[in-house]
Formats: sequence, C-alpha cells, structure tokens
Amino acid sequence: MSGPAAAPPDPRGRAPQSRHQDPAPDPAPDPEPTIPRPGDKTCSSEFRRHHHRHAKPTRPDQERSEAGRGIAQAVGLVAVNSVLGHILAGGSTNERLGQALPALTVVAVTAFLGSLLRSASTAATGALEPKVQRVATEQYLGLVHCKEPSAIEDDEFHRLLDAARYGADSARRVIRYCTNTLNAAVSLIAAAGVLTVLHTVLLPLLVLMTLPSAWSSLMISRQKYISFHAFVQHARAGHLLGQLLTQKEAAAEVRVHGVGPFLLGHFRTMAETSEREQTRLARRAARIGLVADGAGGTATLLTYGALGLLLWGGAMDLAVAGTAVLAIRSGAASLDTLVLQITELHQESLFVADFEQLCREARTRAIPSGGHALPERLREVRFEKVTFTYPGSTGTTPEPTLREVSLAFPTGKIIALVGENGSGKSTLVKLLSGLYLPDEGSGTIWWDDVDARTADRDQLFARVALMSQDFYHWPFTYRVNVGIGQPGQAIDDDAVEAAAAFSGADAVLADLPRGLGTLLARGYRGGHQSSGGQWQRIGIARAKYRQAEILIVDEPTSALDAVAEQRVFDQIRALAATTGQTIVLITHRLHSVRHADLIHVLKDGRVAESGTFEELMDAATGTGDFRDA
Ligand SMILES: Nc1ncnc2c1ncn2[C@@H]1O[C@H](COP(=O)(O)OP(=O)(O)OP(=O)(O)O)[C@@H](O)[C@H]1O
Repeated sequence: MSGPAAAPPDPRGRAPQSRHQDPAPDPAPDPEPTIPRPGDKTCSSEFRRHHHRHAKPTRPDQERSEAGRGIAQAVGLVAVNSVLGHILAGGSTNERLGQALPALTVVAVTAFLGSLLRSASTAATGALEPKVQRVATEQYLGLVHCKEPSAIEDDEFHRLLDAARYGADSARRVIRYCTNTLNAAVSLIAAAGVLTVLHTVLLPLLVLMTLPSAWSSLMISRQKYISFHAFVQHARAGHLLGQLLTQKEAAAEVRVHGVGPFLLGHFRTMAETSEREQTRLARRAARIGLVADGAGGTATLLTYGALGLLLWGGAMDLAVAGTAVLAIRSGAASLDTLVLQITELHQESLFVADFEQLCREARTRAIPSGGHALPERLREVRFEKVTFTYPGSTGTTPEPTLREVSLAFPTGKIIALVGENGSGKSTLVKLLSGLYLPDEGSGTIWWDDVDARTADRDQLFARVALMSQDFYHWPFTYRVNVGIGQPGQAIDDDAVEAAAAFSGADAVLADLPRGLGTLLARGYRGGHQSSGGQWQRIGIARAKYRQAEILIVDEPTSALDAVAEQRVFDQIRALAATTGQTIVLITHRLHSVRHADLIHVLKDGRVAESGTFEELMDAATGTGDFRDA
C-alpha cells in the first residue's frame, strides 16, 4: 500500500506476484500515452474474439510435450520392473547388474527425456500465462469503462467489480493449473497403466487412497471462496483506509488534524475482523484435514495390506511387488497432485466465473452504440417536463432530484443556471451532456426534434465539452492534459498553446520545467505539482481545445483570483460571440451572470423562474427567487 503502483491486497491470502527476475521493460508510467484514434475498438466484438483466440488454456506443443512425458514415464516404470526382475534373479552380483544394464539405460534415458519434455512444457506455459492475463485485463478494463454511469451508483455492481478484479490473475493461474493438471493426469495414466498390468486390484486401491484428500481439498477451497465473497467489500474498505494514510490529498489533514491515529485505529479494527475470519478458516481446514488424513491412512494400510496378501499367497512375485510399490507411490503422488491442481483449478474457475459475470453485466449496462443522428446545425436543446431520479436512490418511493423541468438552451447563447446548493444544477447538466437520461415515462430532452433517449450517444457526447468543478487532473504531461480534450485526434501543439493562451494557462506553461512535456503528477520522477487555480486554467484550456458545440462550465472560477475570474468570464463571452458555442454556466456569483443571455433559476429540483438578468431583477417580472439568491 505504498502508492499508486502498489498491488491490491489479495483477500485470498496469496502474496502479490513478484516482479520478474529477468531484465524487464521499464515499468514507469507512460506520461504521454498514445491517444486512441477514432475507430479504435475497446468495447467491440473484435476485442472479445481476440480474447477467445488467446484464451485456450493449453497449446498443441505443450500437449505434445505432456503426452511424450507420460509415455517416457510409463516406459521408465516398465524398465524399472525389468531392472528389479534382473536384480532379484539368481546369479552373481556382477552378472545380475550386467543383465540389468540395458533396462537401467532405458530408465536413465526416459528420465532425461521426461526432464526435457517437462522443460518444454514449462516454457510454453510461461509464454501463454502473461498473454492470457493481458487479454483478460484488457477485456475487464475495456468493458467497465463503457458502462452507463448508473452502474457506478450501484453497490451490487461494485461488489461484482471487486470480486471480478481477481479474475484476470485467476485466468493466468488457470493456465498453470491446467498444465499441472495435465502433467499429473499423464503421470497418473502412466502409473495406472503399469499397475493395471501388474494386478487388477491395485488400481481401485490407489483411487481409494486418494479420495479423502480430494474431498478435503474441495471442501477447504469452497470455504475459502465463500469467505472471499463475504469479505470482498471489507477488504476493499481496509485497503482504502491504508491508502488514505499514504495519499497526498489527505496528507495535510492526516498530520495537522491528527487524523492518522483515527484511521489507524479503524484499520486495526478491520484487520482484526479479517484475522478472525482467517483463523476460523484455518481451524476449519485443520478439522477437515484431520478427518481426511485418518481416512487416507486407513486406505493406505488397506492397499499395502492387499499387496502383502498377494505376495503371501504367491499371486505376485517380489520384483513385480517392488515395481507395484514404486508405481503406487508415483501414482499416489500424481493423484494427490491431480486432486490439488483440480481443486485449485476449481477455485480459480469460480473467480473466472465472477469475471465472466462482470463482463456479461457490463455488456448489458454498456452505453448503447448507434441511434438517431443529431441535427447537423442545432437550434436548441430543450427539456420538456423532465423528471430524474438517481439510480440506487433509497426508500420505497425514491425522491426525484429534478421534477418536471422545462427549459431551453438556445444555440450560441450564454445560459446561466443558478440556485442554492443542492437545487439540481449539476444534475441538470449531467442530463444535458447525455451522461444520464430522464426517468422512464417522464418528459423528454429534445435536440431539436431528436429525443436524447434514442439519439446516438457518441454523437451527443461529441457535442459537449465539460469543465466541471471536479474535472480530472490526469497524471500525464501538460500536453496530454489539454490535448485529451480531443482524444480521437493526434495532439496539435500549436492548438494546445492557443488554448492555453485563451485560458491563461500559458502563464502556467511558462513556469513548467519541461514545457508541454512536463509531467503533472507529483510522486513520479520529474512530476510537477500545480496549484488549484493553475489546474483550473488547464481545465479551461482543455474545454477550449475540445471545440465542442456546447461548453458546460460548472463553477469555473471558484479557485481563481479576482483578475483571473474576470478574464475567464470575458473569454467565455468572447467564445459565444466568435465561435457560436453555446455556453452553459453554473455559478453562485450573481455578478458573473449579468451578461448571460438567459438565466434559469432552480429551486428544489424545479425551475423557479427564467429570464434575462434585468427581467429577473425587476420586481414586476421576476418572482424574487433570483433576487433572493
Ligand atoms: N450521484 C448522486 N446520487 C444520488 N444523489 C445525488 C447524486 N449527485 C447529487 N445527488 C443529489 O442530488 C441533489 C442535487 O445535487 P446537485 O449536485 O445537482 O446540486 P447543485 O445545485 O449542483 O448543488 P451545488 O450548488 O452544491 O453544487 C442533491 O440533493 C444531491 O444530494
């Protein structure tokens, strides 16, 4: 938990995977990631086809290696039988060794071949594992970023996200366990084949010996999985507390307000609950193990007793019995490994199933692609009796945040939204930008004559630039932080600089040690820390760079000084006048809406009044809501 690159805790108690021992590619974050081109497929069927192509758990060369290894092992066991036959036969020691020499050579050669084939199989697995993990991780990230924002509000979806987070790692491990399972199965078949040839009773006895450990492994893994699901959110909350102690955003309060001991105490309580659960699981595993060992021991006694009886009764000679002991030992070890690997495979497959469920769920909650095209030259966006309730709102009859809102955003105008805290201004622009849609059965948002519900959402997003209070500070360079406004295009440095000059972020740029290429992320080598006001200018530059038809600015000047604030409002006015952009301005500063063409006043999720500044200030035309605000 030491920073953004720290591996998440694995609630299943596995140690995080260590980094490669070999010289590895530079793991540092890429401060200038390649911005995807239009048509890049992240949520597409092509992506899924790619995944399936690479997700086969074993490769043909690997299967051939394993089959070859099994044959070598069986031949080796038969050769051991021959060696024992010669050694236990009559004659001098030299004669017996001489006769056993060819069989001994076969044993050595088969052991050598087995090693070679095992190593080929390990190399094939090693190549496949990272590929599967990458494809699965890409699929996970590709699907979850395309989901409707309503999924973000859904606790159940978050629980699924938490559980599925381990699916990509599990998919990787599935490869290893598949190989090990194949490995053990081949060894077992070799040993079982030899045992069947030696005596028919030996094989069922071998199976009997291993059944108890199979049962115990399955029981323990099932318990662990149930516990993981019960504790997945608990683990996430514990991880979050750990992060809060190390995060730079919380650093000042943690120290000055002394929040550290409070967080630590909380963390300890949560960790102790986890510890109790681990202890409970360990005790349960111990009890199950004890029962399984007792049953396994009895079965082993039975097996060797049967072997003794066969020898005693003369049904088997000593050399065959010796080979049988070796085959039983090798077969029992293989069966044990097989059971263990199948159990692990079963456990990992449950996590992969969570992962697949998440992928299915994410697909059903994906923002739909396609829809009606928006008008080329938009005249206005009009809300008609729009009611909106946040998904996941609690209560039997959840309260809508917006109620029967009717208002217009005419193209090329400056429209201000004002109202007290919580009146619904930010929610309204979330609907305007297409993030959310009106409640089913409520009114409509019209983009001229196109209903936002049936409109092509990608087109709708493309028409909007957002400059919200909490716009994202991307941990990339200055260039990317502005250029990401148009992620479908290669970044044009001249346009970045022009946007910076527009917003006043050129002054920020002038002070940066590496200009456009300065990394705006403290905590990484060469990372630079910008102030709140400086970030706000960068955010405005980003919105300007986006060149969308509708620019939504939500409290754009809260972190700016008075001069900078005046400058931003002048520029916003200039934007509307020169580029024909529609500006939707949310602000609490009434003097800054003086120049708006239209002001909508919101109160408790409803439109209280609309008009120009003069109309609203006039007692004859205004209701007083604006004047009182
Ligand atoms: N994601 C959400 N889920 C549930 N309720 C929300 C969510 N976001 C906002 N709300 C609720 O919706 C109401 C309106 O919030 P909104 O942020 O739209 O108000 P606002 O007018 O922009 O407020 P402010 O001036 O304080 O920014 C509030 O009661 C808030 O608690």
